[in-house]
Amino acid sequence: MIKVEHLTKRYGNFTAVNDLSFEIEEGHVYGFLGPNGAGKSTTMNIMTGCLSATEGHVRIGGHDIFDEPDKAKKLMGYLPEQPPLYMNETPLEYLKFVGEAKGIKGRELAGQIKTVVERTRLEDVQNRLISKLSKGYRQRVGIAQALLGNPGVIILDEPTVGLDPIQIIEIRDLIKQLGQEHTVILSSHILSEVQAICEKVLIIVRGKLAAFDEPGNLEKLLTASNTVSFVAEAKVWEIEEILQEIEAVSDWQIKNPEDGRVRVDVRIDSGEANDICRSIFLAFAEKKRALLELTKKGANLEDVFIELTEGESEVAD
Ligand SMILES: Nc1ncnc2c1ncn2[C@@H]1O[C@H](COP(=O)(O)OP(=O)(O)OP(=O)(O)O)[C@@H](O)[C@H]1O
Repeated sequence: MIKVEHLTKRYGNFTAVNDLSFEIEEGHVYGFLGPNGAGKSTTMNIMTGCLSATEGHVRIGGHDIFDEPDKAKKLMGYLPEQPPLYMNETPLEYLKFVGEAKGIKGRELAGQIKTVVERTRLEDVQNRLISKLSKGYRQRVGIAQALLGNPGVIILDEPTVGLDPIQIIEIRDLIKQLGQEHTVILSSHILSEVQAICEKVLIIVRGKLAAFDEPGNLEKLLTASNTVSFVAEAKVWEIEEILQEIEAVSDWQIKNPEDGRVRVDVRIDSGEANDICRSIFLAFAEKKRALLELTKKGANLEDVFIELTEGESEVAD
């Protein structure tokens, strides 16, 4: 559906997108994840024909975005990070304007506007000025305009930025629904968002593709994929002695020893977390040392992201 090949964008001496290649298949929700300044918006702007590339190709449904922009653009709806909404228009007036700019006319346009207003649940505010709408509703208007022309692919740049928690939930639900009928690509620097909505995640770091997989597989990629964490009522040397006797345990970190309570993270390289928990529990019981907590911690997408983007700019919320 979308093929990005060796895409590079330079601003003077600065390379914002660096030899990026990936393919987007039809019918999934893709997450474009990366720290601030990673090159997400630049890539999306190039993919949607809003910005030129220094090198490389983008093909949408077989059409090159630079050679056949009209054909390629018809297959995509785009919500930029800052949608160009006209504040002194109503959603209906604005959608009519965008629809006409996309070449849709008359009854066809009226029918499409009705459909996108229903899909984005704008009925109650469709005749109010956009300037009077909440940020959440304005975002719906932005999504509604992207849906005009019924494109196969919907591209959303940071669609939940600046929304309150309730609005975020509503927009995420809307995106999930869109994913049932369209291929959706959304960019975000919020890991939990990508984890909640997306079936596939592209992680972009310094303009390069750092990872591209399902969220679950990315988590498995992590070397330190699992940890057993416990708090023991014992001295550090006693804990060391007990752990040394457990065969499956070879790597641990002692944290915050205070008041005779010590937190320990045991890294699991092989074996089952449950077996290790059992061994730790029984070994401490045998020495009559109490465990006040014993938990298993699986790696999550956040760990993958931090590992890949270490040393980069701000990491997600
Ligand atoms: N017109 C421009 N001229 C010079 N540098 C630019 C320009 N546009 C973007 N950049 C730089 O390119 C890099 C990538 O920017 P981009 O906006 O694509 O990142 P992003 O991943 O979308 O970040 P954010 O999450 O903050 O929006 C940044 O370092 C940015 O400062």
